[in-house]
Amino acid sequence: MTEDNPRSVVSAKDLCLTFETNDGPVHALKDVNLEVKKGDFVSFIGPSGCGKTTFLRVIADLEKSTAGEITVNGTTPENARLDRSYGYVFQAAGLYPWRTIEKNIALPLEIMGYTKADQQRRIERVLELVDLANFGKKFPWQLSGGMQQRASIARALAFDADLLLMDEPFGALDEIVRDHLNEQLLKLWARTDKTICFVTHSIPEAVYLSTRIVVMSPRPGRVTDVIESPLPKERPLDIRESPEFLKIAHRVREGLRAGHSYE
Ligand SMILES: Nc1ncnc2c1ncn2[C@@H]1O[C@H](COP(=O)(O)OP(=O)(O)OP(=O)(O)O)[C@@H](O)[C@H]1O
Repeated sequence: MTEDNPRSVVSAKDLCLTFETNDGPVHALKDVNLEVKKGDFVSFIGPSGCGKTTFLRVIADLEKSTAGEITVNGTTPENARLDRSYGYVFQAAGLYPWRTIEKNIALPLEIMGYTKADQQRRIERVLELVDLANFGKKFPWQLSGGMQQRASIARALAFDADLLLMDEPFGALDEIVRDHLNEQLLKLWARTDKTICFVTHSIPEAVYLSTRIVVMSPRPGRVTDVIESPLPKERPLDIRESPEFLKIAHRVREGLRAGHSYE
């Protein structure tokens, strides 16, 4: 970070979300307190059902909190959504098979009313950013799973939102492809100075990518540990064998173990 006091991008205070279901209330989030600053790369890790996706969805205004406060870019999640403050990347790439990669990326831009020339300029820039410069005319099914995920990241980047919300974007990919995409994502983050909120089940992925790791635990979904990473911004893959890396991974593992029920 170059700024001395980076601005808050997500600020949650005593945030709660309870779903009322036929089986009674489900406390998906309970008393979550968290500050995400501009330029942070924050990973959310925890067992199934601890509220990781729900928290991202509250930020994105796809769910409403039931108590506490949350601001996104200094305003309500609703205003932030209307201002198109974030791009959302899902676990499945979610590309339309009947549209080329270019046309998939263009879709949100068309909806937002960008001119054809502006759309084209943006498409070229984001395809370049995710290393798919020559693949714009291909259809999704002509690309590997990793390339499709990169295309979905390009789509989320196309309208220049400062905040990227990523929900297990590489969960379905094999480990070597995932390593490669992790490396590329870090480079992209360093180049663009985006703020990233990233959900994962993988300890190495969380430690490798993040400036901060948020460990969560279920029933009720809550934050049990927030770990500031001492690792440098520049991270070759073999940093994962360094003592500093292993120390953080150990702390994450201990945190997960403490909150795990082994059901
Ligand atoms: N729309 C809903 N209605 C009722 N309960 C829900 C709803 N959405 C989520 N939940 C519940 O809220 C809790 C948190 O779910 P959430 O999907 O946020 O967990 P998660 O940590 O992302 O899990 P996973 O790692 O499996 O994706 C779970 O118990 C889930 O069943």
